[in-house]
Formats: sequence, C-alpha cells, structure tokens
Amino acid sequence: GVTPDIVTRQEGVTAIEDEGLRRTGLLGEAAYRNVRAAASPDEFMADGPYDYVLVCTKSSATGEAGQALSAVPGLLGPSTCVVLCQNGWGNRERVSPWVDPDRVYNARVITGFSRPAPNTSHITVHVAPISMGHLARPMAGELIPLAEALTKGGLSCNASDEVGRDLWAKMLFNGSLNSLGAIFGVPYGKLSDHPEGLRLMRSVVDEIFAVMEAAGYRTWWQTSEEYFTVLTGELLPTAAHHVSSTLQDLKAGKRTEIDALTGEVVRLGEKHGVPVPVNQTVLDIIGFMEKDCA
Ligand SMILES: NC(=O)C1=CN([C@@H]2O[C@H](COP(=O)(O)OP(=O)(O)OC[C@H]3O[C@@H](n4cnc5c(N)ncnc54)[C@H](OP(=O)(O)O)[C@@H]3O)[C@@H](O)[C@H]2O)C=CC1
Ligand SMILES: CC(C)(CO)C(=O)C(=O)O
Repeated sequence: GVTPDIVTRQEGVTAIEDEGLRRTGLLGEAAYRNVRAAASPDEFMADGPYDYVLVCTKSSATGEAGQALSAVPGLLGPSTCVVLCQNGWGNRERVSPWVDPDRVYNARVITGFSRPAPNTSHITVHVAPISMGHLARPMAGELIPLAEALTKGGLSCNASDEVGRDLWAKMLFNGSLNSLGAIFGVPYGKLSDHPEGLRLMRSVVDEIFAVMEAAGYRTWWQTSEEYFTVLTGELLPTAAHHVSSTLQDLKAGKRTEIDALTGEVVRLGEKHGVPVPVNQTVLDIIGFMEKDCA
C-alpha cells in the first residue's frame, strides 16, 4: 500500500524505469514495478511534503543529501520525518545545517546489502530488525506507520526510543570489526582465529566503550567486557563470512566511512580526555590505505 519515490544516480533511474526494483538474497525474492525514480529530488517537488524521507547514502554524503533535499521547496514539511540510515555517529550533526534537527531521526541497520545491478538489492546478512528513533527526544508514534510498512515489505523494523543505545552497539561492532577486517583483508569471522586479532579487537572495543561513557552515551551492556563476550560469542559467528563494507570500499577504490566510525571515536576521545591510541593507529592505517587504493 506504500509507494516509495527513489532518488538515485541516472543508471539506477534507467534500470528502475525499465525493470522495476528488485530484492534478492536472504529475505527472499521480490520485484516492485510501482516505484518512481529520479536523479534529483527536484523532480518530486509537486508531491511534497513527504511523510518520510530515508537518507540511504554513505555517511560522507549525508550532508550533501540534506542540502539537496532542503533546496527543493515544499519537499520537507513541518511533520516530515527525515530518517538517516547510515552507520557511524554524528550523521545527525552532518544534516543539521540543512534540516531542522527536530525532524531528524536515525536508523540502526544490521542487514547487509550489496547491489549486483543498479535496480537490485541483494541481502547477505540479517542480524536484527532495523531500529529507528529520535536521538534527542521521545517519539509520539510518528515512525510507527513507516516501521509497519517496512516490516510488511519483508524487512523487519521497530520504532524505538532507545535508538542511541542501538547505534552505539553498532559503533562497537563496526568500529572494531570493519577496520581490522579491512586492514587484514579478511571476513569478520577470521579476526577471532588468532590471539593477535582478539587482542586488537578487545583494545579497540575498550577504547570505544570508554569514549561512549565519557561522552554520556550508553549501550545495552554495562561493561566493555560484557559486550566483548557477546561480540565474540554471538555476533561474530552470525556474521562470520561477511566482508565488511570498509574492505569492500577499499577494494573498489572508494572512500570508506572510517571518519564516521573510528574518526568520530578519536574526536570524542580528544573532546572528553579519553586516550584512544589504538583507534588513532587504526584510523591512520585505514587513511593510508584509502589514499593508496584511490
Ligand atoms: N551495504 C550494507 O550492507 C550496509 C550499509 N549500511 C549503511 O548504509 C549506508 C549506505 O550504504 P550502501 O547502501 O552500502 O552505500 P552505497 O554507496 O552502495 O549506496 C549509496 C548510493 O547513494 C548514491 N548517492 C549518494 N549521494 C547521492 C545524491 N546526492 N543523489 C543521488 N544518489 C546519491 C550513491 O551514488 P555514488 O556511489 O555515485 O555516490 C550510491 O549509489 C552507509 O552508511 C552504510 O554504512 C548499514 C548496514 C549495512
Ligand atoms: C553488513 C553489516 C551490517 C555488517 O553485518 C555492516 O554494517 C557493514 O558491513 O558495514
């Protein structure tokens, strides 16, 4: 019953117009013809204001997407919910020059996607339902219709006032596994094969946990040790074969999202006086690899 309009690059627009939108992989095959696509949000101006706008770019493009959306008169209204679907921390701040922060929501996604064709999303891993919420205030049910529509479409989703805890759990996961997996060129599961990998993961996790607490945020575990036990005992085995997006980006010669992950940990560490030498080293190594692979 919901018909999304999609802003994407021109090759995606052409493929969606020709063949519709497709989903393959873990959550089953699906094809949707009733979808409009355009290369710029201008083309949807007459249809505003939208109830929901989902920003699904990389974190490095969140600000640019917010600017493009806000430049179209009437697209965002006083009750539009702009949902940022990026990994990392600080995405809310990246759009705040362009979009009223009260209208900005965040989503924590632990579903892995690849795009084998411009109109096809292939799902490789689905660890938990999407969690969506507001980082600065309790909600009044405004995301429930969106969560229900996504769930009905096959991608389970919850609206939650605890999305901040979920996002920090994801920071601990991506912050430790993505960068180390990329440095060693291995899927997640390999990182626990050797004591050196385990020690490095532990150091990265301990530092992220300390920064999170010093900055006044919380996640679902009371201590870093408690989280590490869950990471190595439950989360790593579930996603063992997954190759992190950081490694995929480096292989494709693309910019990674390290700035929104480890970069954010290093900035918050500096701000709150928490030493983060291992995260700083990881940031420098990935920064070097990005330049070398570009
Ligand atoms: N892929 C995954 O498995 C997961 C991803 N995430 C998070 O989701 C977010 C998106 O990741 P992912 O889907 O992999 O990223 P992709 O780069 O595959 O997709 C983003 C798309 O948005 C396009 N784009 C960027 N800016 C604009 C713009 N202004 N107008 C139109 N199109 C634009 C990009 O085009 P171009 O490349 O030309 O810039 C690209 O095609 C990231 O933050 C990621 O961390 C979270 C969990 C899992
Ligand atoms: C696919 C996923 C969810 C890892 O499980 C991810 O966040 C990533 O690769 O960056």
